[in-house]
Amino acid sequence: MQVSTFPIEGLLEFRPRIFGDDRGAFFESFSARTMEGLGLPHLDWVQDNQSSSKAGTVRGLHFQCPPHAQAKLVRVAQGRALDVVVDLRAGSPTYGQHATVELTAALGNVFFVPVGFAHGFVALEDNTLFLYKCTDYYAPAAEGGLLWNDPALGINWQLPSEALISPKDAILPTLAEFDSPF
Ligand SMILES: Cc1cn([C@H]2C[C@H](O)[C@@H](COP(=O)(O)OP(=O)(O)O[C@H]3O[C@@H](C)C(=O)[C@@H](O)[C@H]3O)O2)c(=O)[nH]c1=O
Repeated sequence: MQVSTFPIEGLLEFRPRIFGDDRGAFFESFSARTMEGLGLPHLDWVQDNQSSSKAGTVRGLHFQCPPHAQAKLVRVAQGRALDVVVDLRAGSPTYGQHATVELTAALGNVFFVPVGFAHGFVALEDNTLFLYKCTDYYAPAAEGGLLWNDPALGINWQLPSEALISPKDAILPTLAEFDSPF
């Protein structure tokens, strides 16, 4: 297991050790013991989600407001995605800054996103299967978001084709229009 940190505090990327043999391959995609061994608190992962996306699909940038805020542990089981997070923690020295990680099925890498970030991704291939764990249940009334292509965020989405985005995501507020709930 390789662990990488980021200039934005609290983000972690895990690269598992993959055991290949004649049958195929095996890796641990989640271990509370490993995460807690790195100093993270014990977290209650209560919901697992899965989405499949065509190449160019952008989902995000999403969060749930307190008291339903969610930490997320995200990965890709088929295909590739560029994962994007924006720091929305009030008072954070990196407020408004973003980080990206390419998640691939081949690497099996996992990205830990704490509470206080907006989260999104773009599918870089057709049939990208995106899996993630969350620390709170879906609470539609608590949903919030940020406009994915707000120029103030300066995100290079590395779009493989024209962006495919939901009507809901196309009208999210920009950072300037936004008051952080965190
Ligand atoms: C997120 C979610 C959606 N749904 C339903 C609501 C809706 O009818 C349908 C599709 O929802 P959405 O369009 O919000 O799905 P999507 O755009 O994939 O939303 C997700 O995006 C990524 C980037 C995240 O970080 C997630 O937290 C989540 O917000 O699924 C649930 O039942 N449970 C859930 O937890």
